[in-house]
Amino acid sequence: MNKNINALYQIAQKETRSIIGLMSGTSLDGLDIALCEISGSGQNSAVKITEFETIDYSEDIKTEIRKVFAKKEIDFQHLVMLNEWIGILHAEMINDFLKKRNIPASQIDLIASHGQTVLHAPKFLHQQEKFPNATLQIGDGDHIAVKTGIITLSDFRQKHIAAGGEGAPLAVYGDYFLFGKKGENRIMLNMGGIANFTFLPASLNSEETFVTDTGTGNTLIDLFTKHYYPEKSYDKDAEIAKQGTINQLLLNHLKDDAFFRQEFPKTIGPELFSAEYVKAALAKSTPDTISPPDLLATLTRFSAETIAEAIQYAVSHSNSKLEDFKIYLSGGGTHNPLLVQWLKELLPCDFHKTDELGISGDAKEAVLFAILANETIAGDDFNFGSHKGIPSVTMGKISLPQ
Ligand SMILES: Nc1ncnc2c1ncn2[C@@H]1O[C@H](COP(=O)(O)OP(=O)(O)OP(=O)(O)O)[C@@H](O)[C@H]1O
Ligand SMILES: CC(=O)N[C@H]1[C@@H]2OC[C@@H](O2)[C@@H](O)[C@@H]1O[C@H](C)C(=O)O
Repeated sequence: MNKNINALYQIAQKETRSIIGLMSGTSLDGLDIALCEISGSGQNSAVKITEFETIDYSEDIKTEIRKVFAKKEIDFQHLVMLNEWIGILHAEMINDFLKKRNIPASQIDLIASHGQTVLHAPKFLHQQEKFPNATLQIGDGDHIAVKTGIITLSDFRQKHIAAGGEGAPLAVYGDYFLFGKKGENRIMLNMGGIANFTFLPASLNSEETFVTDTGTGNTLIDLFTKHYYPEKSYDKDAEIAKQGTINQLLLNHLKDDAFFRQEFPKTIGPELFSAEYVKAALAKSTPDTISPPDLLATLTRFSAETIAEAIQYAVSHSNSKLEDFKIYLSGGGTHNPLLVQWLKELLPCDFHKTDELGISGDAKEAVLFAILANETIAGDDFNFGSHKGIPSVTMGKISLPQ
């Protein structure tokens, strides 16, 4: 037997697996690295995060990714080179992460790498009948496996599409396994560049469970903060938005898009929620100019209202009312006090953070990929029924170090 296959066979039978989960999201802020000890699988999974770090992307990395990020037309050679380069950089970041902590690579069973999303084009966005839902994450897993010497699973989203999904959101698998609680209606709301939530009904009926993106989370806030204040990469603690006033007319135009009228589940990215999207809404408004603080207040409100309305809609189709739901927040948007304050005003739910459930909100998405890898290597069959958007498949391609 090939020794790597034998190693995988042994890993699958261990009681506890050490898995490094990696996530670099649409905010392009850096690589989240979560070292997890995972025992069991499926609904019997238990996770302990033993180490976590976000390694910031340098300006050079951000600039190179932005050349292709969410763009329709790009330099193709640049994308091909980037695919290799990001894989190498992520591998080096893991090696540094382990070295800093004196953890030998031999102690790690698996790496689960999301890669860097460069384009997400569900059918709703590309509107080309003969083409399927499409998404692309770069940073090839082979580089990570060879450079770290650790078996690596990567490129999780393609199988999801192959089995009928849009390639996202994958959060539902981790949320259902780790946070589903019988007798408690829970909404796991992640506010990253894009916001999404998993609806976990008290029945824990997998047919009623679903996950959807709601639209922009921090993407537009970040974009226009950088535009008007080049020295800042985001509106820290909503300091700028707090000084502004919501422009109701602009807000109405921002909310007037077919995406918000689409049924759940749906996914989206910065391909739609771009500078052009905001400029088009502004052009329809009078006056068609706005001060930066007013724009940031309006964009923050746009995120808050579209998240709240998606949750109100989901709950209105259940047997329960908003007051019966606990909302668990995660993702960078949790640190935006204005966004959270408005959500609390709009939704009479009971607000918490995933940290209270033992998983830090900043690490949650990296942990998700560790959970998905754990399922692929050691999980039993699981069944989300026939529910659209949650295919019952394992995900991730396996790269062997030798
Ligand atoms: N103190 C803060 N005040 C306001 N916003 C903050 C603060 N801290 C983080 N953020 C926001 O969180 C963002 C990073 O969020 P996160 O790391 O969850 O995004 P991501 O993982 O890249 O996104 P996605 O989940 O869409 O892939 C920052 O770009 C910023 O907008
Ligand atoms: C294509 C892609 O990278 N989508 C991300 C993005 O960031 C948030 C939201 O949009 C979500 O749908 C997804 O990531 C998380 C980890 C998910 O799949 O659940």
